[in-house]
Amino acid sequence: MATHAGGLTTSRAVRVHSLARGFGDRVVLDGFDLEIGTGEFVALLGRSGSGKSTLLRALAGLDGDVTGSGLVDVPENSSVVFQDARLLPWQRVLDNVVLGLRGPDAIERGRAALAEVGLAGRERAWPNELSGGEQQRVALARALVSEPELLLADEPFGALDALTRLRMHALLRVLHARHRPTVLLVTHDVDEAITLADRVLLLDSGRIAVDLAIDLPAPRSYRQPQFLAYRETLLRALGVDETEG
Ligand SMILES: Nc1ncnc2c1ncn2[C@@H]1O[C@H](COP(=O)(O)OP(=O)(O)OP(=O)(O)O)[C@@H](O)[C@H]1O
Repeated sequence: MATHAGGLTTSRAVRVHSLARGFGDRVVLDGFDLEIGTGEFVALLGRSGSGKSTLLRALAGLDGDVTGSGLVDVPENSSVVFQDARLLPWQRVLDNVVLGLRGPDAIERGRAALAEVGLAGRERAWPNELSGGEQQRVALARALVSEPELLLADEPFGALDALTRLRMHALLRVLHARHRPTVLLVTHDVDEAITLADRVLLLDSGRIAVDLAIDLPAPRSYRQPQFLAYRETLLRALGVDETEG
């Protein structure tokens, strides 16, 4: 049960304690701890190979054959979205969304979820009749139709063009404000992290090297001086020098 103290949510949606993950001799995570509050929107940055996807898969219970130990406590009702929409090509859009949903109102809920992501009227389309961005909207509708307590997203906008990505940012912010799922978003994009998240984590050498609360009024924009300050902090921690040509 969520408890509130002075306006702060003190309940935890995610608790990871002393997590270890590796592939053969390669240790990716060791003694890793993380807590995420209920309803919090967390972005996870890190260099390529730093272990972001490994962590996300551990939370999603999709570890496969990695070796590991430790405590992973997440809500049972969790959804995952990936960089590719992973729709079933032989199922129409609405059927993709309601797949796995039970109850007499499944179709109705599927239609509502599609309307929320801006795809009302496309229920009977086949996935290959949709653009990449539209397919990713379907993936979001499928993830959110079960009203998950936790949404895990691994580079969900990584394959989209810049304009579509901005539209998806706006959509995800609206959906988060409306449904308040806890979100862990893995991204390479520092601006995406600052635009969307309440809190940005930077994973480096198997530990959280930066844990940055983002306190910016909406609409967030790189025109805000504080936005640029956050960007500089994160880029520096990632070892990127913006003055290099
Ligand atoms: N199936 C696998 N077998 C062996 N090593 C793996 C496997 N999957 C990942 N690794 C290694 O584990 C480390 C972490 O990988 P992971 O995919 O979690 O990183 P990442 O931060 O998500 O990277 P990227 O940003 O490039 O997606 C990397 O060194 C990678 O080479």
